[in-house]
Amino acid sequence: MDTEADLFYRQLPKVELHAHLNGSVSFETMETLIKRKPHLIEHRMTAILSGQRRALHECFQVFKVIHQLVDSEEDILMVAKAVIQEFAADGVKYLELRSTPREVTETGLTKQRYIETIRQCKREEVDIDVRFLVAVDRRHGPEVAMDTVKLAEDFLLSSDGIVVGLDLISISLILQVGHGKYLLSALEKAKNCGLKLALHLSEVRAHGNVCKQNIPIGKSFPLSNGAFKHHFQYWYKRGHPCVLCTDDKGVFCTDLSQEYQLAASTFGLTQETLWMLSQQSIGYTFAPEPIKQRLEKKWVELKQQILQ
Ligand SMILES: CNc1ncnc2c1ncn2[C@@H]1O[C@H](COP(=O)(O)O)[C@@H](O)[C@H]1O
Ligand SMILES: [Zn+2]
Repeated sequence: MDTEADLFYRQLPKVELHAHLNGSVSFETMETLIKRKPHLIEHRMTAILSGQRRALHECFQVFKVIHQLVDSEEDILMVAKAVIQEFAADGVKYLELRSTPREVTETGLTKQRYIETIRQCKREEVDIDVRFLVAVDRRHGPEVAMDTVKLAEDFLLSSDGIVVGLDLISISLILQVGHGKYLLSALEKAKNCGLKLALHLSEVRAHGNVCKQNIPIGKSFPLSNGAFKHHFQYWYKRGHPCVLCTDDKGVFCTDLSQEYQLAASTFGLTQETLWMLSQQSIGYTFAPEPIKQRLEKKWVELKQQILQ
């Protein structure tokens, strides 16, 4: 059962700006998926999925397994609904989910249906606003990047504001070795059509443009990892806009409440400061202005009830 202190973190209204759909699949959902497709699972895989803390290199193995388990519209609908429900139960009031659209010939899944399925999965009775970022993986090359931008653009125009932007993954290598040119035309197109852009910086530290343009930094790797603790502290101490996020709550066995709790104990933050940290994140969302105002109002109302 939650102690009183735990309860505060769960009740604290939160904004999640960096969650990968497949990395957010919980252990419980994974068990359901495994029951549905037992033929896919070898002994080695169940060990990988055992729900314990993992090193970064192991996480990428886990993604491969999850991708095998989630390969149809039906699966995507199931995991997206569960992930949204879990974030809502954790006190997240606004969620930006991101995912790399995949096509799977055997199940008839197309990239378009992949995005459409996620777009549809929000249920009215859950108190959470969900937006979606279409992820582009640099490793898939320039043509896929351009096709994905086009797809995202179509959805930007037709999804009632649910698809808000583009997420660039595997970006750190580009910044380090300067191989980004071929992606520029895709990015230019995305920017021109009004898609918001999110980048994965990984361990790239103190990047000049991030500082100059005050681009918000999302802490998206669990704070229990020493390297990322250092990273968050670096930006936070400089007064740079910082947002606590989970990245992959399923794969890293965490949730956003736990990340706030860890931030509090690691950096000695008061409840008032944590409240400010979560409220400030509203300003860094890709949501339209009226939604931000609605969230601000909610934070003010809840503060009276939760923070004495
Ligand atoms: C330190 N964390 C990370 N670093 C780099 N890439 C990550 C990541 N966490 C997630 N992904 C990217 O997101 C995919 C899974 O979600 P989707 O299938 O898109 O929903 C992974 O395959 C990887 O490409
Ligand atoms: Zn990420």
